[in-house]
Amino acid sequence: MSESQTPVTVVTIDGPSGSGKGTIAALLARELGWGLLDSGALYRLTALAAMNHGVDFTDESSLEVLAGHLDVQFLPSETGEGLSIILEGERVGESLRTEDVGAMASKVAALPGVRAALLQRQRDFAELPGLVADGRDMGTVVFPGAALKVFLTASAEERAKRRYEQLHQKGISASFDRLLADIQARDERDSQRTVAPLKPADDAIILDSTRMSIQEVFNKVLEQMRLKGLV
Ligand SMILES: Nc1ncnc2c1ncn2[C@@H]1O[C@H](COP(=O)(O)OP(=O)(O)OP(=O)(O)O)[C@@H](O)[C@H]1O
Ligand SMILES: Nc1ccn([C@H]2C[C@H](O)[C@@H](COP(=O)(O)O)O2)c(=O)n1
Repeated sequence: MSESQTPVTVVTIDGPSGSGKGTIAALLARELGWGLLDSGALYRLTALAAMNHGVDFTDESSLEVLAGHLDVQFLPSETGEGLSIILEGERVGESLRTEDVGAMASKVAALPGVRAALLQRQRDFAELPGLVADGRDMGTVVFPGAALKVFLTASAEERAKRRYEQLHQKGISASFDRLLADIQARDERDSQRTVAPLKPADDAIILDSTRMSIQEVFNKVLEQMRLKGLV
């Protein structure tokens, strides 16, 4: 399946779990007034739908059908912050963002049939005036012709620390060691799978944010956009 030929400028931000992709993608989309694709949400929703329908995570053909017919809507939230996600008529809350759902998403995402079923749906997000897309294979598979590709990374320890603080701020207690082990397991599964593994595109710029603030990363990406004449 080929990438859409629409003249839409796409910026991709790929990287491992907790590297800050979602944060930077959302800030950038808001700054530019562009659309936003959180591709991980589609894999997470597929995993949730599989649980709701009692589909086994090894049953690739049923998961492929489920992913291909995912009944999901992304609507502006009532507060104006972020999006409300409606899966099969029910609003999906913070449960979508848990490490457990992330781990399940990582398992279904390793199945080629599921990835193929979600490919066009992701490409359909490319609409004028532009799109910021974050995930694992945005620059390598989904939008190989993207105008700017960023691979955002950070050490596993720093990413576990960020996740720990994120949960702490929400009043959720967690074990740092468990979070670190979960992140390492997810890195391993996402980068070792045979189809669309987590890796930088050949033409991606690599940003290690271990010692960078959110603002510094954001400025760096905008600077790259300026250098390419995209803003
Ligand atoms: N450069 C940074 N410095 C400090 N904290 C950061 C930085 N970037 C992101 N964070 C924080 O780290 C946490 C994880 O960020 P975020 O959810 O954007 O990561 P992600 O790569 O999208 O993760 P996932 O793939 O699991 O969804 C958030 O609390 C975010 O505020
Ligand atoms: N383009 C993508 C996006 C996500 N996945 C898989 C792998 C992740 O572990 C899982 C959850 O993603 P997150 O919400 O944490 O970004 O979904 C993928 O394979 N490809």
